[in-house]
Amino acid sequence: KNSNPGSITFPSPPRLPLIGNLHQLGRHAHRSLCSLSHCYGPLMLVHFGRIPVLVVSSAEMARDVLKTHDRVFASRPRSKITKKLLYDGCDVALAPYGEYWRQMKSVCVLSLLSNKMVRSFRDVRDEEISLMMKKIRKSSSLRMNLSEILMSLTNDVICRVALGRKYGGEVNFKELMKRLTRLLGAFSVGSTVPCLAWIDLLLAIQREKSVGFEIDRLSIKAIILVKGYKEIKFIFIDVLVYNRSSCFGLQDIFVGGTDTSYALMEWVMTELLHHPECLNRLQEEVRMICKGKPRVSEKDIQEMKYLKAVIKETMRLHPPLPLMVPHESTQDVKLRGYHIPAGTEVMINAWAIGREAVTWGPDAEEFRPERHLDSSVDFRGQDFELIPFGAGRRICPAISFAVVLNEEVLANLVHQFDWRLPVESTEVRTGVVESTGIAVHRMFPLYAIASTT
Ligand code: HEM
Repeated sequence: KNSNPGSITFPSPPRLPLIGNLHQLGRHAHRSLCSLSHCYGPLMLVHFGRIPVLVVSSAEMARDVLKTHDRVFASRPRSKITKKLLYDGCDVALAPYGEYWRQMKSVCVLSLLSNKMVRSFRDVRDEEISLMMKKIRKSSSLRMNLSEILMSLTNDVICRVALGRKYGGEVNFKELMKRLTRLLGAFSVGSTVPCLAWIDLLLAIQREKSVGFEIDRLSIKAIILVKGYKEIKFIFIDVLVYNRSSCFGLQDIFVGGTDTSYALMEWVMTELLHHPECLNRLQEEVRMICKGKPRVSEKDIQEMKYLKAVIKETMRLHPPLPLMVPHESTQDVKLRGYHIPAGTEVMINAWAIGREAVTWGPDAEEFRPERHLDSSVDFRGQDFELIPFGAGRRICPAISFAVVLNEEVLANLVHQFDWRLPVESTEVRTGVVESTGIAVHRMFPLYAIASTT
């Protein structure tokens, strides 16, 4: 344990000069950090370049950070990328803890995300879901890109409630989101090493293989990062000027809202298509409750226990933001006997926590919605074993917004259609590759076949 109050001496994997542990992050940082935590424990210190980052990988430690010391860890680290891309934290999600963040979050909740506002958007959801169902009906019995359909729906709903109208051709939000979240997921590496010359250094190391390990992913990400951000910022400016609105919170709504909600829908359908027995059970429930009705109503959904269990189980295995949004300590604090100085960056691995065998049992890796039917564990920030939306002061303010939309989409999809994977699909056998970026969805689109019942 640490006797020097000025530094942190947590269990920590050995690091390299300059890049620290960056080379160990691989394509999917949440997975690599989870594996490292099996050797170094649920509270370990890694170095992203020169920046020490405390990684939390168990429900117990997450409780310490997000509940016991919630106020201390309620700030966000600043990085060059977020400074340039996201207006130096003048949004909600990346604003440092303080009065500005408090005010902005409450504006965001009152004007868009409260239960009352979520209810008031019912017509928008209904209209957009009806349009989606029409689109699916037109392609029924054919192989369709379900990812694309779900992405468009989420985009359209969010654009309509946040900007007042849909965006068609003039701004390609899909492409924008993909690139922006990829950039944000680049771990702020540009700012973790003293100057950007490190990219050249990494490329040289990669070319020459001079240090006995391979660096592929990070250097590529870093290059995308440097090239991409200007263009994306201009598109944001276009949208903002067009709407004559302030920049506050809009980035959160698009970055935080669209990609996460869409990722969740895509993972739900992926898991159900891989587990036809769960899909059948869900369909039986939905069709029994909505017998004879053309559409599923919000009231019907309240009775759908299995549907809620399916969504919970999907968020346990595939939290759309597996490493949440980084936190930062605002003052010195003692955690489990270790001294943590003010200004320490903290990452909470919600993905690893959702798969902890001590909590979830030996079948923690399996998709089994039934496990939630008799359990009171919920994702609203009280149960630290399931924190896809975070917990404490920085918890996602859009839980109702996201969950209501997801529940309605899912209920309608299985109410009106039978679903299967195309015969040529091999993904059940080979597994699904995850995308890279802050929000993790499928790397390749989900193709499925719908047939009318
Ligand atoms: C399934 C969908 C979603 C998931 C899984 C999700 C997850 C999260 C997570 C993990 C955080 C960080 C919590 C922390 O740092 O402790 C967060 C923050 C945030 N989310 Fe969400 N989110 C979702 C949808 C949305 C939507 C639809 C919006 C807006 C329309 C939104 C707006 C925000 C904002 C503004 C924050 C920052 C809160 C703060 O820093 O105080 N999220 N979300």
